[in-house]
Amino acid sequence: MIKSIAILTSGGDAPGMNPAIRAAGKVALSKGIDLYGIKRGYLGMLNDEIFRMDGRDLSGIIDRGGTTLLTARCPEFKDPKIRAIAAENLKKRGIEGLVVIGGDGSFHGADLLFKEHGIKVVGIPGTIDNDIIGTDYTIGFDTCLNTILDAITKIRDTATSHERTILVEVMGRDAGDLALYATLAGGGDGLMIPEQENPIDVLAYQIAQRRKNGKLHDIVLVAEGVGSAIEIAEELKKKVHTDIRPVVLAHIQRGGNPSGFDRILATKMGAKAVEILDAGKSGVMIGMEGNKLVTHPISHAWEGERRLSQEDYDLALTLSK
Ligand SMILES: Nc1ncnc2c1ncn2[C@@H]1O[C@H](COP(=O)(O)OP(=O)(O)O)[C@@H](O)[C@H]1O
Ligand SMILES: O=P(O)(O)OC[C@H]1O[C@](O)(COP(=O)(O)O)[C@@H](O)[C@@H]1O
Ligand SMILES: [Mg+2]
Repeated sequence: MIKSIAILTSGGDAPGMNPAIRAAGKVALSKGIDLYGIKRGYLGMLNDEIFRMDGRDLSGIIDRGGTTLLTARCPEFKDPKIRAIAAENLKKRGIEGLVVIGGDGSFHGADLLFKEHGIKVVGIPGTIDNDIIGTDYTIGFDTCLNTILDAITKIRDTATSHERTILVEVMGRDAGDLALYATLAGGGDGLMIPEQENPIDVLAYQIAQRRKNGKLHDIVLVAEGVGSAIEIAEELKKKVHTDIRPVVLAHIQRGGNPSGFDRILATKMGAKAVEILDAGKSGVMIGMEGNKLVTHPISHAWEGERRLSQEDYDLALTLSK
């Protein structure tokens, strides 16, 4: 049995981080494990912003977006000397286990803490990007997708009224998941994702064909990994004669109350993380694959091969005509 654990959130915040903190924390307290919170991710670990948590820190947060533990990016954490200082801040309090809720970058940091300093780490995938290998979904992706869909519904009203082409840029770093699934679920009329070639002439042709078929507006999803919708709009203006507007959804996509799906995912993963540590295991990430909780070595998150479904992409293109 593990005596003492800490929880941190790191990298971009994602809706659902709070229910993950809550579930991990409550399970730890129910097992009599000493519970600590670390503020601002690895930055707070380095600056010794570590505090004892109790039930009051965990109540009233299940439906709140963002992260009550605060988050940060801490580039210095790539330096082994900095990691040694941070690890010492855990050790001096007798903290043996660490639950890291974050994305692929945060998992790199966790892997190094485990290998270099023997900290027992478990990674919970929390990022809107859905860019982690070893889980079908990351916490925050579903809520973010729904936020994008709300935006598309509003954008469509004005796009149809003015008979315009609107390029909607969505987040995702190097992953096209948000753009692809927003196209499928939002009835997008065009799609650009980094996993595919995106010749502007093909988009121009598609728009021209749509006009021939009597479609008088277009909503095109552009994943940020492809480039700026503002710049793409300028290029497109040289090729088609429709009235074009770029919309960058930006950080609005990261906010909002977590969806039911994200809360369940976060709750199951949070609880599982503490079960794993309590069973003496570590150096793993949790995933949900085929509706089952799974664990992988933490480096699986970036070492495996990650592919978007070609079938889903083809379907999105077929339906966008
Ligand atoms: N290669 C690495 N080695 C050590 N720590 C890292 C590494 N990559 C990222 N991190 C830590 O994880 C933090 C979050 O990473 P980032 O990529 O910004 O977000 P995310 O975890 O959501 O993918 C970084 O600010 C840094 O502190
Ligand atoms: O909020 P910032 O620092 O501008 O970062 C924006 C980036 O963070 C994200 O929202 C989330 O990425 P991470 O989960 O990797 O931190 C990306 O989609 C986006 O590219
Ligand atoms: Mg990331």
